[in-house]
Amino acid sequence: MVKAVVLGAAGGIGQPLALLLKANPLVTELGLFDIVNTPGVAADLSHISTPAKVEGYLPPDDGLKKALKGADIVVIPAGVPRKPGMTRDDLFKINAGIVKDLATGIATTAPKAFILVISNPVNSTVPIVAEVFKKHGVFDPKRLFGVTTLDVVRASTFVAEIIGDLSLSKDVVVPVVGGHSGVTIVPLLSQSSHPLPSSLSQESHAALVNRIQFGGDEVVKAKNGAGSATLSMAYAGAEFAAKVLRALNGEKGIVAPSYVSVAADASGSAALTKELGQELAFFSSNVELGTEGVAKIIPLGKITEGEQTLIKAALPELAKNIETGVNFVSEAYKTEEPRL
Ligand SMILES: NC(=O)c1ccc[n+]([C@@H]2O[C@H](COP(=O)([O-])OP(=O)(O)OC[C@H]3O[C@@H](n4cnc5c(N)ncnc54)[C@H](O)[C@@H]3O)[C@@H](O)[C@H]2O)c1
Ligand SMILES: O=C(O)C[C@H](O)C(=O)O
Repeated sequence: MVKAVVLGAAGGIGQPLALLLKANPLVTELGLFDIVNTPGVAADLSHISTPAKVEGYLPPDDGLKKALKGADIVVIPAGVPRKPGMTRDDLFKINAGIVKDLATGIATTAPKAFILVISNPVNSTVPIVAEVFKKHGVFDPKRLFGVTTLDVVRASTFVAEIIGDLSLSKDVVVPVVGGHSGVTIVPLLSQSSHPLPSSLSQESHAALVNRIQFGGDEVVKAKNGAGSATLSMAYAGAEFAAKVLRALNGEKGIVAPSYVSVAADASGSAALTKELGQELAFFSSNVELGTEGVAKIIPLGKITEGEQTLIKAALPELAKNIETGVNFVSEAYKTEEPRL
C-alpha cells in the first residue's frame, strides 16, 4: 500500500502530475491538496480505472493534515511560476513561505515521507524543507529530493534531436548535475549514453549546453505570461516519482540525478566534495535509490575540462542559493516557534 500526495495539485503541473500518479499501479492512495479546486480534480481522477483511491482536500478543517496523513511520498509543485523577464530567484519571495508552511505540515504529520520538491527556486526551496525539518527534529537527509529530472529529460530530447533520431530520446541518458537554474544546471554530455556526432562543431556543442541550461526560458517565453513548463514537468516529476516508488518497492540499482543533501551519504559526498574542490550542503548528482531513500550519492566521475569550467561557474551561485534558503528559515523562526 502506497500513499502519494500532491501539494499544489490543482495547478498547471499539479493536475497532469496527479493524473500520471493515478496511472501508476504502485500508487494505491492519492491525496490531493491545494488552496483551490481539489475536490473537482479528485472527483475527475477518481473515475479512472486504476487502483489508487483519490481524495481532494482544501485548507479548511485541517485539509493539509488530512491529505498528508499516512503519506509515503509527497510531491510539491505548489507556488507561483515565472513570467517572461523573471529568474527563478524572483519567485523566492512568494514560494519560500508556501514551501515553509507545507514543509511544516509534512514535518508534523508525515515526517517519514519521501519529499520531492518541484517548487522554484529548487536550489533554495530544498534547503528550506531541510531547515524546517531540522527545527522539528525530524530531518532525514535520505528522504528529501529536489526534482531536477526536467533538465535530464530536456538533455535526452535535445541530444536525440542532434543525433537526428527522436525515437532515441527515451533511451538517451545524460547526467545533469549541480542545481536547477541557469548556470547551476551542468549537463555532462561527455557521459551521454549516446555520443554526440563527432562532426558537431564547438559552437553547436556550446549552444546545446546553453539550451539545456536555459530550456525553461524557452517555454516561459513561448507561454508569454501564462506560466512556465507544466506538461513536460509533470512528465518529468512522474518519471522521478516512479523511480522512487520502484525503489521503495524493493527494486535495486535504480539511479537518477536529484538535488540532495550531502548528509544523505557521507562517503559518496566526500568523494563528490573532493571532485568539486569545495563542500556544498546540497548538490544534484546521480543518486542510487533504495527503500530508505538515497542509498548512495554517486560522484561525478571522469569529466572534460569544459565541464569542469561549467561546474566552477555553478558553485558560487549554488552556495548563494543554499544560503538564501537556510537564512529564510532561521529568520522566520526568530519570530515564530516551531509548531511541535
Ligand atoms: N523543478 C522544476 O523543474 C520545475 C519545472 C516547472 C515549474 N516548476 C515550479 O513549479 C511551481 C508550480 O508551477 P505551476 O506551473 O504548476 O504553477 P501554477 O500556478 O499553475 O500552480 C501552482 C498551484 O499551487 C497552488 N498553491 C499556491 N499556494 C499554495 C499553498 N500554500 N498550498 C497548496 N497549494 C498552493 C496554487 O493554487 C496552484 O494551483 C512553480 O514554482 C514553478 O516555477 C519547477
Ligand atoms: O523555467 C522555469 O521557471 C520552470 C522550470 O524550472 C523549468 O525548468 O522549466
